[in-house]
Amino acid sequence: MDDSDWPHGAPAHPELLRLRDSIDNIDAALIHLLAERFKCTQAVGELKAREKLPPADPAREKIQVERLRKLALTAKLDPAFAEKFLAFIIEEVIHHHNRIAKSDGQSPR
Ligand SMILES: O=C(O)C(=O)C[C@]1(C(=O)O)C=C[C@@H](O)C=C1
Repeated sequence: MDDSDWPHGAPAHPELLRLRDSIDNIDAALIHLLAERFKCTQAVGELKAREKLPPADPAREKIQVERLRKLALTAKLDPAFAEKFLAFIIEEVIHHHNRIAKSDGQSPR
């Protein structure tokens, strides 16, 4: 069986629909949480640009990784995944910090 067996999607199983409702709510929460996090890091980027501080702080990142790996273990989440997820977000934040530092240190909006 492959995707061509269900060109309009697989028939809806009630349990699958219920679980997908929760997945959609969780995905929405993640988006809102990420948006709030990026609002904070935007302000951090502006502060760092103003104060001529370096965009990345590897010592702070090390503390964050250790903390999140412990939290992941407690939550029965793969700590390697938690670390990769944090690294993915921080990479984007540093990209934003660099962009702010190259501008006048204010929000691009
Ligand atoms: O805390 C900082 O200094 C930040 O710039 C924020 C942040 C983060 O996204 O958590 C991003 C880059 C740094 O390397 C460390 C942490």
